[in-house]
Amino acid sequence: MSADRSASAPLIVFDLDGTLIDTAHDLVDSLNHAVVQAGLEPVTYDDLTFLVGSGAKAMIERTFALRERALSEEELAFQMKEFVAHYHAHMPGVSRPYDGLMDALDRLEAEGYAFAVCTNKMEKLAKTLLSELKLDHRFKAITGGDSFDVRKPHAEHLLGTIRLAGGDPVRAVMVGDSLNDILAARNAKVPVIAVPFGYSDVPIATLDPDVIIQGFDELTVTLVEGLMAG
Ligand SMILES: O=C(O)COP(=O)(O)O
Ligand SMILES: [Mg+2]
Repeated sequence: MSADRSASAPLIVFDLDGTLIDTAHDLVDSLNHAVVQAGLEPVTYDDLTFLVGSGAKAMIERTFALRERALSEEELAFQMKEFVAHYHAHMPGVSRPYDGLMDALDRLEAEGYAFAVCTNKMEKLAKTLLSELKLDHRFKAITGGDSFDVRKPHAEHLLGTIRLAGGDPVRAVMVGDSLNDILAARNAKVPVIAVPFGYSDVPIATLDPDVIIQGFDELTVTLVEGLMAG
């Protein structure tokens, strides 16, 4: 590891859905549990890349828009309650960490790295899922779309997560799978690594991340050190 230039450990901040954990099947399941109660046709995995990324409320709103159905405030409140209760009750479902993640965390931790999660999922859902998967203790901070007044793509969601984790933005990188992650990092002036296996509705290269890794075996100290500003 290179010489310490700051008191804080270097920090890698991960997005959750589509980056750390493959949650697609369970998200689709719980979303459909809710929306079929309003008579909507169930969504499929292929729809998910359009629906996910800005939290549960946006996912429900986008599903109704996709089906060209109006959504009242009252129905939205009901849909949220049904989705969240179903999703929470069935955790971890079939959601699992992507290949190579555990090895990468072990390797980087041994080199003095710390980790955090910055997701637009509700904080409670993110924490429960990571705890069910016995991963929560690996992260110095886990923040969700409702943890601050703003959420990704706003810089403050990422910067607030870095602060909570005891990190320093000049010794931090973001790892994500979609537009909101790349924009949040850009807005916070933090380098960003993208993964192509998540839920972006456009090819990740078109979003111009600093680096694309094909898998977590490519998330190395050399790569991260080369990207960090400080
Ligand atoms: O749940 C969502 O809509 C997005 O979650 P993510 O920020 O972890 O990708
Ligand atoms: Mg994501």
